[in-house]
Amino acid sequence: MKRSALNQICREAQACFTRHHWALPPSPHWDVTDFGLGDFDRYGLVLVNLATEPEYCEKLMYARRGQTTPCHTHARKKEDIICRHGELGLRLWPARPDTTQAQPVTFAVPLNGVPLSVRGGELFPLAAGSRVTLVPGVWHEFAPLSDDCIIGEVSTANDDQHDNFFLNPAVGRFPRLEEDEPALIRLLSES
Ligand SMILES: O=C(CO)[C@@H](O)[C@H](O)CO
Repeated sequence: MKRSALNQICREAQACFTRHHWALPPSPHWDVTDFGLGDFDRYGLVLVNLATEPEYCEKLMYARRGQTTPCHTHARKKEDIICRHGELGLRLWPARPDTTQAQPVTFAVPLNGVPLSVRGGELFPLAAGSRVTLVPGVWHEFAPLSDDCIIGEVSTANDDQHDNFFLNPAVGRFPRLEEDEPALIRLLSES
């Protein structure tokens, strides 16, 4: 990713958070990624780590229509994905999507704390205010169904270095940066 693009994305995310009255903490912990695929408009996510404690983590995320967070799972992290503004489309699988165990007709996923039957891989729209609870081992990908989306994440301990398992082996969790203008912010991955 070019530094100029990264600067612009952070301005855009910040403006969207402000429009929707989400105040960021002083010195926000930015984590912007193109998942190493070099096509931020198709595979991109802006994350701000609001709280990173040994026992729990909270993030605020921003994505535009057309931007997918590629299919992945976590071995240890249990997370709630919360739609804070807009509408979020998720696809969920009970096991790795390219295995037969991922193809059962339905499996149960808590929606706002109430178990819901979900078909593996089916588009699952999440309205603003709603949350899904993903236990370790549930594979998931998501993308806004609205022009933009603010997404919350509340989870157990977060370890982005070691606890992200992507289906596509070409995915890298952090972007490669090309310096073409001064940095507006420093990413967590740069510290
Ligand atoms: O877990 C999620 C989204 O499901 C994020 O917190 C990760 O950082 C994505 O890699």
